[in-house]
Amino acid sequence: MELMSHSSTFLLPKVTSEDRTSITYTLVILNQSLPKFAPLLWDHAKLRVCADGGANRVYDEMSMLLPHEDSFYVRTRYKPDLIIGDLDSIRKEVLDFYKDLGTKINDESHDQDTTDLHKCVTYIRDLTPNIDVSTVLSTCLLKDFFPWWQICILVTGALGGRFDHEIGNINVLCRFSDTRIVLLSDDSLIHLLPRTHRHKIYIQSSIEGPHCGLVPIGMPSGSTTTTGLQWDLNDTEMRFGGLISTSNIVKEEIVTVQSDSDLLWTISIKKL
Ligand SMILES: Nc1ncnc2c1ncn2[C@@H]1O[C@H](COP(=O)(O)OP(=O)(O)OP(=O)(O)O)[C@@H](O)[C@H]1O
Ligand SMILES: Cc1ncc(C[n+]2csc(CCO)c2C)c(N)n1
Repeated sequence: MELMSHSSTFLLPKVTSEDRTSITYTLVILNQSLPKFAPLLWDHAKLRVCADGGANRVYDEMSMLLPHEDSFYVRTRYKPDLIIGDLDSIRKEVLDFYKDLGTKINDESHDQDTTDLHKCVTYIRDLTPNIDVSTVLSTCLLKDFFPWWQICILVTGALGGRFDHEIGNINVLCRFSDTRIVLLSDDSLIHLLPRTHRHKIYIQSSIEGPHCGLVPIGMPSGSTTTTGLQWDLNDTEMRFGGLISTSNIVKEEIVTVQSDSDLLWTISIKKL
């Protein structure tokens, strides 16, 4: 079984330029307060997408996160590449402002069966050329340490709000389980650990942990085995209504996970 590596290096305030080249992601901004690290994520993203009302948040809140910079300059500098959604939450002045600056607008109001985040992920996946994953991996000697060449989508404002939206956001992880998607809030991050791989999670202890959780999603897990946690699982069964691993604690720099079902991995983000 192939190994999949995970690391939250995108949240590190200072990383070397060499590290940066290995971090390639698209940023999606949802319609909730911007996290304090939004400018950092924005600056290093390859593509910046707002889901409908997420554009209001960039327009209204980015300058508050950059109090030493001129607010009009911040507004024009932090211009989304793309706004996607049913456009029922973005304000007209915000839509017109970004349209005039050249932002591409995708009105998908005809689709009332998928969420704005779902629409964003579909669009981003369709943009990305279909790279032959196995060829790239087999020619990459450092594949264990440079996993971020793969397409990765970081999503801000995904957690800690309306519960139907939160569950809808988690459902997007399951719907697109072959795409690396990380849901973020100021307090925690969540991503999927697909059952098709064994997983090595490099803990960035300066910015994340120690609280963490492993939760089966969609179906029970007959067997999960971990290392690096205070309460490791050893061929353990997990199911909703039975045991799930919440309030666990990271104990080592590397956590490994192997399971017969897709699991959600969640870890706390430290208040700096
Ligand atoms: N309170 C929230 N908690 C978590 N995610 C949210 C929340 N509000 C919005 N989102 C996310 O941001 C996206 C865009 O938000 P927006 O408010 O524009 O959506 P919407 O489809 O108009 O919502 P509504 O269900 O209120 O009509 C949503 O699809 C959802 O993924
Ligand atoms: C069974 C069912 N439940 C809810 C909705 C409503 N809905 C789901 S996603 C979406 C778009 C939000 O921007 C809306 C309105 C539906 N269509 N089907």
